[in-house]
Amino acid sequence: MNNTEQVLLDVRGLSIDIINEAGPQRVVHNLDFRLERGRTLGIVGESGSGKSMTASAIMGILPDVAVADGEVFYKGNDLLQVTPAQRRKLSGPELGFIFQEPMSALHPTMSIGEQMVRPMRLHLGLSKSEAQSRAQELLDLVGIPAQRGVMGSYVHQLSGGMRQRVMIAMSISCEPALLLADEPTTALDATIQKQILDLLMRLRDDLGLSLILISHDLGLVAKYTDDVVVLLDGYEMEAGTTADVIACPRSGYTRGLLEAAPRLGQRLDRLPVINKSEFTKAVAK
Ligand SMILES: Nc1ncnc2c1ncn2[C@@H]1O[C@H](COP(=O)(O)OP(=O)(O)OP(=O)(O)O)[C@@H](O)[C@H]1O
Repeated sequence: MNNTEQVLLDVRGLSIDIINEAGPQRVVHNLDFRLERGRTLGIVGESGSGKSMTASAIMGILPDVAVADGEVFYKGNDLLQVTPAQRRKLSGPELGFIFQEPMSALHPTMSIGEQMVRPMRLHLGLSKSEAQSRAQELLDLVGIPAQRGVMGSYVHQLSGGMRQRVMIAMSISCEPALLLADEPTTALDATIQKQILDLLMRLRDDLGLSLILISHDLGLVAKYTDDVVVLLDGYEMEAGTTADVIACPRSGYTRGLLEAAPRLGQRLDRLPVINKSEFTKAVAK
């Protein structure tokens, strides 16, 4: 496989503006990064650095007030240019998404089984009974055996960890090539967080997924990703293999973060204040 075939997602010059009464306000500035097949890319940054906006642009779910510019090539197609119909065909079978808060992504009045069966019937053409047994297989895969009766449950009846496992099972149900997880474990306690991330890594290896992991937790990104993009106020501070960036950060901002976070696992939004404006000025183009 040559290098071009190896690249699954190629983001070039991605900028995002929020349009408000005062005019457009740029919140993401000219990002360039790539995700290679079978690898995990971390997008790390403090709160408000543009991680979710970047994820939303890739997944085609930007809020109405936001406008994206640039190119986001996925298997040769620019995701910023696809029609809504093309996007619907991609969402599920090609692109899976795990949200920070499963409550907002899961339907409140549909059973978990019904919600899981629907996309598999639509995208994979499975019969109802085939989709039902596949749904239970997927729940088994994420550590929810049939005896728990989750297929017949509703989201409000499940714990936070169980909801996130259900989201993961749903996100992989149509066998996407790329899975984007936006702060998938932020709302969970440390033990469950580790279980969920270990599960994601196992699925990545077993199913041959490529993964984007968005987090404000530098320690988590250091531990679970192959490559990393560091964002600050919508600017790309640096990008490279995670091992290189952690061992030898080129950006003073990343160095500051690492020095300020001697214990990996510390959340970036709780770190001491670093003088950020000097770094964003340096990269502003
Ligand atoms: N719906 C919206 N309307 C207007 N501005 C928004 C909206 N969503 C995000 N923003 C702004 O865009 C910028 C980037 O936000 P974004 O949510 O992408 O950051 P983030 O790094 O994901 O932070 P967090 O971890 O807190 O979600 C911020 O300045 C934020 O205030």
